[in-house]
Amino acid sequence: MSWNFDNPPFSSGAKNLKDVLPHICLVILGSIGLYVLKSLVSYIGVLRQVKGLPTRHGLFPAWEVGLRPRLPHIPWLFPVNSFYTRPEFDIYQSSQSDLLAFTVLALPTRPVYFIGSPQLAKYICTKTSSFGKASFEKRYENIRQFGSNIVSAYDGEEHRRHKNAIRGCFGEEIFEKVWEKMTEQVDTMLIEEKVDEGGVIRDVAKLMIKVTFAVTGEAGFGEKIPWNIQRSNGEGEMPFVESMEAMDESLLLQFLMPSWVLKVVPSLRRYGRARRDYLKHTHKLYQNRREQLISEDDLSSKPPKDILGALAHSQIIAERGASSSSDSKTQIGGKGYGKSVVGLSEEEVISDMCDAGHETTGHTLAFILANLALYPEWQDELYNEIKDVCGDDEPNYRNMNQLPLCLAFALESLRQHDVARLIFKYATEDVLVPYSTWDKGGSNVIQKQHLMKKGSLIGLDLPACQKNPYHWTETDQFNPRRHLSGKEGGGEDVPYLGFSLGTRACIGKRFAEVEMVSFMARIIPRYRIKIKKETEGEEEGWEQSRKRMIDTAYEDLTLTPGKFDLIFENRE
Ligand code: HEM
Repeated sequence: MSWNFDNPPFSSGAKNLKDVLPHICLVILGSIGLYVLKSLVSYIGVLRQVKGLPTRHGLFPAWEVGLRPRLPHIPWLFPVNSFYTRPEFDIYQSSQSDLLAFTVLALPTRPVYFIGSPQLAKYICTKTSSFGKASFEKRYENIRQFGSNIVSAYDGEEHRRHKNAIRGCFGEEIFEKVWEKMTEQVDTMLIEEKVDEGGVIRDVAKLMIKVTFAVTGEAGFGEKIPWNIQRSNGEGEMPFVESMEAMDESLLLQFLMPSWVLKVVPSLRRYGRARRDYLKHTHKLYQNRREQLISEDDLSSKPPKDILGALAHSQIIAERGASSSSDSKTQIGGKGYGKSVVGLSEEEVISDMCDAGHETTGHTLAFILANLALYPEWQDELYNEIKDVCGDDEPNYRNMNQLPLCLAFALESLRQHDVARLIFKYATEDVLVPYSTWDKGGSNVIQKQHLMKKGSLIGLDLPACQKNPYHWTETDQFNPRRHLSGKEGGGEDVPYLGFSLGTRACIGKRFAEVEMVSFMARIIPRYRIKIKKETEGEEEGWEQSRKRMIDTAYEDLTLTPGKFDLIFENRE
């Protein structure tokens, strides 16, 4: 090859580039134009799909729990006030419909619906042929950073594997242990906070998180959690319990931020270390538990009473069953492309252990205590129930099912102050859904139907469903009896959404119920719980106290109670 100096390749390239540049620009602009046109066409399609429903429009999706109360309300950009109000049913009441629609320009391919009807929410949770969990949503993707886990698993095989393994661990033995651990933890709290003989307990919500953290830690990992956790000096490996506590403190960050951010930002480094060391410790704990169980060889004996041990136990049994029956088509854990999968991989077990659920229970306990102080007449009823069942004996797990009013009190507290807030489903096929409208005065309720197209995103607005006045009678009244079974007992036949419903309902529901009833059965016979006024000697009416304890709750990852204290007055 030789150079042609009259027309060197370099200059001919430049000339060619000059020639083709307009074409390249045209292609790029054309593609952008086509994309915009396509988005516009699908956005118009979305507008047509929601025709007839009260609809709000915005540029960005901004309804995520924890994010929405922090965003300013900017109409057409982040119309926050149109999907988040306190009281939560107000947006439905003023729109005169329990089904609302949102269109989002940045999400032009699908409409988004918000549902404030418990009946419709139940329909969506339980009609698995038409609806699924929206595991593709950002919040679930974030949780998946830790590995495949039950909360974010896609419906079908992935979810089934997790659920089968975990459900097997939540037996009566674990619940009995939960009851006992809660009793112990309440006693520890009373002694450590120096209120054993009565006194003031300070910052109730924070204390309740400490209590449930310890119960979940012990029931989950079989590890003793001290009341006061020492902080290490920031060098070397963080001890397990400290890493667990720091993970807990930073749950929202852990779910929202990629791990590198926690390594780079100086003020967040402690949480980055916590994540690294927590995962290291849990892997080690799991491996130790496995080795110990394998060395015992006899797995026919009862499984360990902590969840991690029970998961290791069921995993070994599943693996042994698979290897004795099977062939190269079986794989342990993981995704199992083209293979049948048995049990969970180690990473999946660890990831499941990150979804402990103690924050939801801790916050509900704080609301339970506030309600005990606000409604002393109910406190007396609960006292009588516990005394009728247990006399002077200490309540124990065998009494769990004999204390329906205690459980009902907990459920009513959760109904009034729903901690889980908003969960997402999507339509897997075109489906007609029933909904209700009413006139301005709130009467003349009419049943209607709306066609939800395949792919529609559906937000189940749990607090709105739990307070919907067209389903619950006197919804603002604190009335635990509405959760008792049967109309004679005062029970109401309304779907209860606090733990969601259907195949993706809370697997820890019974766990949480046992924690709450055990807590109440330990506290109520010994103390009268009373309001602690903000400033002693000052007049504070009941409504003011209620506002200070209840209306100061704010939305984070879950509904978080504000700061308030209470008096524990010894009954003797
Ligand atoms: C008062 C306490 C609790 C409340 C209000 C609550 C509420 C909920 C709700 C509403 C869901 C559905 C979430 C969704 O669809 O995205 C859920 C799921 C779940 N909860 Fe709870 N929860 C509580 C306590 C617990 C506890 C104590 C545990 C574990 C020990 C737990 C473990 C789970 C798990 C693993 C799931 C996912 C289930 C699945 O997808 O199959 N929860 N919870």
